[in-house]
Amino acid sequence: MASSKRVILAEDVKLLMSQVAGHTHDKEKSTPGMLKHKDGNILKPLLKPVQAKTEIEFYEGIATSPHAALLSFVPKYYGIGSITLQSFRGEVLILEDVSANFQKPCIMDIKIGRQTWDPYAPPSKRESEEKKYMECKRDLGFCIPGFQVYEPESWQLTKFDKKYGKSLNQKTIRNAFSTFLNLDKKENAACIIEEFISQLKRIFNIISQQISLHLYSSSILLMYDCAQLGSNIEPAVWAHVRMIDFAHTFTGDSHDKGPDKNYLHGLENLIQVLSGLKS
Ligand SMILES: O=P(O)(O)O[C@@H]1[C@@H](OP(=O)(O)O)[C@H](OP(=O)(O)O)[C@H](O)[C@H](OP(=O)(O)O)[C@H]1OP(=O)(O)O
Ligand SMILES: Nc1ncnc2c1ncn2[C@@H]1O[C@H](COP(=O)(O)OP(=O)(O)O)[C@@H](O)[C@H]1O
Repeated sequence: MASSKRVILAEDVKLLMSQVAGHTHDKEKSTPGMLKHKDGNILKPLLKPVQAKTEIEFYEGIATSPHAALLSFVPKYYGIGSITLQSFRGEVLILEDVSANFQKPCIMDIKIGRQTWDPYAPPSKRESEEKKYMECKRDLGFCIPGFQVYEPESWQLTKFDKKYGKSLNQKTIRNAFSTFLNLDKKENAACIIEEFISQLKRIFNIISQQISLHLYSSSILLMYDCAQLGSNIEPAVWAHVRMIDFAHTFTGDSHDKGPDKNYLHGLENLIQVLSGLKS
């Protein structure tokens, strides 16, 4: 399974301050949220055995898989670590921090797909997932569990959590993107939209050519460096799209064959919503 296992020292890590969604530090369960190692990498705690196995297999297999073309959109993978952190003792995925080069990282987590439970999920999980982000998932095929944005003049940081994401619908989603992109604050903010759309289309094309890759509850991170808004450096350098969270991903023959319609539908709508912001 894992190609390497490194012992991670508790004193070398801290909580990832730029985490915008997903499992956070939970005192009652004694589980940490996403961590940042002093070497710059991200550590993702592996909290559930089946999901851990799925995500490890995805990262370990992608380079030699038929969807290796996605590699440039996926965080680099550096193996598995083991850590004892207060009362948590377990394993972590060691990943590239995909916003590491940004001075003022604006990051939005967008969960793709109308169906966010995997086909083997128990009915209780399916029911709880169906109730969350209902309007966005039903009408758009994606939802926004969280984002953070810097204000370009003051560089004040604001975080929007899943409560805000769950309040959004097809009409108000535009406000969320407008806030995230600082559209009413910086005239040239719209140039990032083109960059995001172009990268999303590349992901769309790769996934539409796949028949054995199916992603459930996986996210797209839209990211840009607020410190570069207004600069004349090309947006490709400071606006990136990345794919994360492969805990419910199917890559082999164990699942239906055919393109991942659930994921592609969400991506298509995301591209459409972003395109609508340009007008
Ligand atoms: O672990 P929890 O209780 O925070 O639940 C997670 C959800 O948080 P919420 O219920 O909205 O507070 C979380 O929901 P969000 O999308 O973050 O709102 C996910 O559904 C997560 O499922 P998975 O890891 O994608 O399978 C959920 O994880 P599990 O259902 O796998 O536990
Ligand atoms: N490789 C990464 N680089 C930077 N930030 C990341 C990376 N992976 C995850 N994150 C941050 O952590 C959050 C949760 O990640 P995710 O893998 O979805 O965890 P979970 O399985 O708990 O939902 C993301 O919304 C993002 O803010």
